[in-house]
Amino acid sequence: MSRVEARGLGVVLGGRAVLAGVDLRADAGEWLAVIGANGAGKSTLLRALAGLLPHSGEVLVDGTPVRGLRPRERARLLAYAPQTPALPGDMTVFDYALLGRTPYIPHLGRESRADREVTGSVLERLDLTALAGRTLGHLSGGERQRVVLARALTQRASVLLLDEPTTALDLGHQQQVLELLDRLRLADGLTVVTTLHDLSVAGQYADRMTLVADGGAAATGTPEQVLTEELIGEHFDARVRVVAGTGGRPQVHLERP
Ligand SMILES: Nc1ncnc2c1ncn2[C@@H]1O[C@H](COP(=O)(O)OP(=O)(O)OP(=O)(O)O)[C@@H](O)[C@H]1O
Repeated sequence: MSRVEARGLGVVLGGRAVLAGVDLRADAGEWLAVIGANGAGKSTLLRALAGLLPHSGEVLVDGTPVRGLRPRERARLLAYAPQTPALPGDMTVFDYALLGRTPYIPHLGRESRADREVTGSVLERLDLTALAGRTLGHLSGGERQRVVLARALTQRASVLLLDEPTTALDLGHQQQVLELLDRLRLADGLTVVTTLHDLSVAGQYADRMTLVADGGAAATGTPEQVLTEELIGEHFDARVRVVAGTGGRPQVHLERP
């Protein structure tokens, strides 16, 4: 169980401050959805949290700055799945997912039977067992996306940072992946931070949401507090109607102007 926090996070890309002074927190076992318009800086925020981008400010896990940790130690705490990773086309699904075990394999050592078992069970949970021997170059977009998620899950980190984990998935697989994440969160206490474009889906699964706009966290709170017609209208430049859905969670519908 781990809490992840950003304090005063700033990122400069191409000479421009994409993020400045961002504060953000996901408590242990919580699901935080990062939302915002195209180009707002959601992916940048996740990559900075994962330690993949130079940044100012601090990222802390359970109060400890991750800056001082070695990459292997950091990888055991934080697993990151990018939106559109470059994948080695000739590597098999199993071997790619097994890469998530790297932080546990001794230097110059080989993976253990336990590492292969973890990998096998993650593939099974993501409906990928039948594809284990296939090479990545021969997969559909949705299959590739589930393989990237599999690699993040085999890492067995306590914090999952997932950039748009469901964009390429059909409805059934979207639900399967989101439900699996929710079960892992509840059963194993994983902390989930994910960007999600579908605001209604984000509102159904997230405990809390952070709306990124103008380089900062423009709003943070429960889905009911963040998914309002006013905030969405202002920050997405969209006209929407928000209604209470299952369990009172907000459903966002586009309205024709
Ligand atoms: N390497 C880079 N150099 C310069 N600018 C960059 C670089 N990478 C991203 N940007 C810019 O930073 C801003 C934030 O990009 P980011 O990918 O984080 O947005 P996002 O909120 O994830 O967008 P989307 O919803 O479209 O995926 C954008 O304006 C983008 O053009």
